[in-house]
Amino acid sequence: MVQLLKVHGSQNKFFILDQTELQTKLSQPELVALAKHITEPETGLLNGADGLLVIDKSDHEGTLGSMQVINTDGSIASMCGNGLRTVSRYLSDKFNKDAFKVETMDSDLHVHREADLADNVPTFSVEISPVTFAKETLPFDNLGTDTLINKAVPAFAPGLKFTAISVPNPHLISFVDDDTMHSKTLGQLGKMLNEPNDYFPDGVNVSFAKILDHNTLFVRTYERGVGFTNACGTGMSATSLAFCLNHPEMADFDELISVYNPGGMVKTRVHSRDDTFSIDLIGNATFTHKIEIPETDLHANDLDHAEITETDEQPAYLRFVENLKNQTV
Ligand SMILES: N[C@H](CCC[C@H](N)C(=O)O)C(=O)O
Repeated sequence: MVQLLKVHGSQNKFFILDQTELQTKLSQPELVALAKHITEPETGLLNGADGLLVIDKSDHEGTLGSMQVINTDGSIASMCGNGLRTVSRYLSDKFNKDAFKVETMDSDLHVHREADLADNVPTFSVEISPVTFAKETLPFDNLGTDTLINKAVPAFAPGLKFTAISVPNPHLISFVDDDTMHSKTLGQLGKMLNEPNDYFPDGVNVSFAKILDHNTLFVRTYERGVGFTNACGTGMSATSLAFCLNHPEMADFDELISVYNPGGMVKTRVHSRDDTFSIDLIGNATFTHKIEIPETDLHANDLDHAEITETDEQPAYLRFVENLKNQTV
């Protein structure tokens, strides 16, 4: 039997599979097939999820493992901020270390355990980097510019200004008012830019942000390869950087920024050294279910014999969210 986990970061939900626990690792096609199946709301497990996080060993200096991110549509992403917090907790528990690095597609990222955000809400801080604005890194094209920073793009949405940042997965961000936040614009734009289009050939995660107060945001994201999620860690991190750059009177580098989202709240801290940026993403790493499956079934992408055990962490997380509402009222 192999144990998988169902986890979430700010209710951005994932399954975690640790390849080092298998007699025979799943091949890449088996991983992609499993990711597309297990995350399906109807035919998957536990009403599905937003992706599959695959842990494997890493021989890089200072790392305890590697993370691969597979979206619900089977596409591979270079990073996942909410997911990295849950992978970090898994590795921290497994190897009994509280500060280490995790190998990701682009780079090895520093992670460490933080004090719990609330009772029984385990909390981690993860490094989000590298950060670039160059169009080649997203990539984007046909926008008449090499970097898109706080610029109008009528073709996307009249009257809105956009910022494009890769961290290193691609993000398109706009600061909007309440009406726009709750309109169909985000879904329409997210859908348009993740189907074949003239601007983002590899697609893009699209976030709308509302400034609530000094160093305080609400962010909603339409994710590439997934659609709307409760939160997008790299999206909230990239948006925090855009907040500091585009609205310096409302946001401070090197200070904690509270980022509320439909799934709860995380904190970010944006660093600017010389002309390079990085972001600390701090938030919950909740394990909601343990799942036991025969290894042969995993290779066969057969979930029918999964044995599921729920943990006691989701009620604790929901109490944390409830208290947020009381605080921000
Ligand atoms: N959909 C993203 C990957 C997951 C990122 C998100 N879940 C996060 O927490 O950063 C992409 O294709 O770039």
